[in-house]
Amino acid sequence: MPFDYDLFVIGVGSGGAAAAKAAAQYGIRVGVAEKEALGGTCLNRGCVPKKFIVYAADFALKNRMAHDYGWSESKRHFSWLRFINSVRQQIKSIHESYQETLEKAGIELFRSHAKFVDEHTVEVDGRNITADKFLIAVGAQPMKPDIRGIEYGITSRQIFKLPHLPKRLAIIGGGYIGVEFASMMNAFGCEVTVIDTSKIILSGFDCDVRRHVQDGLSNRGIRFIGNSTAKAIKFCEDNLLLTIAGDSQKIMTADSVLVATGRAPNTSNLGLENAGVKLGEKQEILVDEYSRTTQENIYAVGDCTDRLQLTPVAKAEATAFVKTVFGDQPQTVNYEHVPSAVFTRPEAASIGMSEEKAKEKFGDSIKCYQTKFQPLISQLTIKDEQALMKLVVEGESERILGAHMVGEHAADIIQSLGVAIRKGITKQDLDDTIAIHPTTAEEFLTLS
Ligand SMILES: Cc1cc2nc3c(=O)[nH]c(=O)nc-3n(C[C@H](O)[C@H](O)[C@H](O)COP(=O)(O)OP(=O)(O)OC[C@H]3O[C@@H](n4cnc5c(N)ncnc54)[C@H](O)[C@@H]3O)c2cc1C
Ligand SMILES: NC(=O)c1ccc[n+]([C@@H]2O[C@H](COP(=O)([O-])OP(=O)(O)OC[C@H]3O[C@@H](n4cnc5c(N)ncnc54)[C@H](O)[C@@H]3O)[C@@H](O)[C@H]2O)c1
Repeated sequence: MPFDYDLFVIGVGSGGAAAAKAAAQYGIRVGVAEKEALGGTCLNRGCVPKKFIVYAADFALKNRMAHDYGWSESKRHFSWLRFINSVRQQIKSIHESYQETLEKAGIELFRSHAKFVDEHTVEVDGRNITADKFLIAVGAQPMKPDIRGIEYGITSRQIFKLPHLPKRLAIIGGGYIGVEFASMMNAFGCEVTVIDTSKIILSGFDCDVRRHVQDGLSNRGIRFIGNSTAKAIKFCEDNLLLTIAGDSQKIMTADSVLVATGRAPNTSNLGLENAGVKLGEKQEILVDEYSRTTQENIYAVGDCTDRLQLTPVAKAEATAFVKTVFGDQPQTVNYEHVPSAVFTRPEAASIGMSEEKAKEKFGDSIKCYQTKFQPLISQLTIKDEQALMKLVVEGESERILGAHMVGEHAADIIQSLGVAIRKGITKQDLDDTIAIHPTTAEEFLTLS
């Protein structure tokens, strides 16, 4: 019996949407299922609304500097509700464009939960749909640690829907989400405390970047409690009381607690056992380098495979999957040079190896070049705001293994530099490049 579709995609987030659109261009029949809003985490409760909040918070920070730049004092009031409603409106209009794109591409959309019945069938809205091939792109969801009273904590899903800003915010977890929200909420005037089981925030990043971001955020008034966690959360007379355990042992009070301790693959209630798709220890879908699961006609991309939980990575995996399976051009994703940024103030961004990773791999043949300086913008105003730039190079050729930055425009600078580093440039290539002056980026060309 012929299948209803050549490809059926479960989840219309970053990975699923990219795959469905690319596959439809091969003239095949594509169906998709999405149980929540189109666009997934990134558009609805991740990168996009987060970046709008970063911009909103930047007004507060720039406003504080404005006086030193000759502007008269002005009292401005920030309305969180008015702002977040505008964000919602903008996202709604993007939903419409998603829907139009799917329609134009001839992709059929089912607005419901999909669950495998067998390896060629899913049940969607009480109906069995068959397909030759499936792509699972169901993403991940916030993990909450097993802490007494954890139900009082909100996650990144709820923070975008807060009716008002908390006066005192405690954040459990100093990874990407924890520190980004710490930075934004602090700019809005919230008292923020970050509690992390590591001594320094942002594990996985270069050690100098981690320290520099933590110092920068501390200078802005954010408190960090390292080597510690919350053991219990209790609601008492309109306050939340957190019992802190670890290096620091105390009880602290907050109005809201954001839990940002990682995201777990969204793989329960998918009927994967009916389809022969196996999971790993973290409930991630096991895939090979072509994103094929343990069932040969079923593939998986994005956060549900827990390789690198970033939007451009989910999209790259989706594109590689389509080229491999429908374009007859087998393609894998290179995870070595994936740039990433933490949109704190100061902003951090990295590509390639940290000093620690490079030492592990190349030992004493690596060398680091680093500078800390006061950027021009803060010379008239915040005197202690320093930018950091660091290159990790290897061997006599001084091939660049990694580039790291903390400071204004770090994400954009590292993004551009990343192209060259992926192509294998050396430190000398940077030295030989004529700079644009005056910029922050030019400092990467004169490191010694
Ligand atoms: C607060 C926050 C900020 C972030 N900021 C950034 C950033 O700045 N840059 C960056 O690169 N990444 C960022 N990320 C990570 C990024 O959002 C994810 O890596 C990306 O969205 C993963 O895409 P995906 O397609 O794997 O999953 P998702 O985008 O999560 O999409 C999965 C979709 O599948 C749907 N689904 C799940 N199960 C089913 C089912 N059974 N049937 C039908 N539909 C189903 C879900 O409803 C969802 O829409 C952020 C994440 C968060 C939480
Ligand atoms: N700018 C971006 O690209 C961006 C932004 C947000 C999220 N993301 C993606 O989403 C993923 C999830 O983000 P996240 O911040 O939730 O996870 P994360 O893995 O980045 O950080 C989790 C942090 O929580 C800490 N932690 C874990 N258990 C704890 C506990 N019980 N008590 C105290 N601390 C604890 C860890 O030490 C770690 O520092 C990221 O890894 C990233 O891939 C990316």
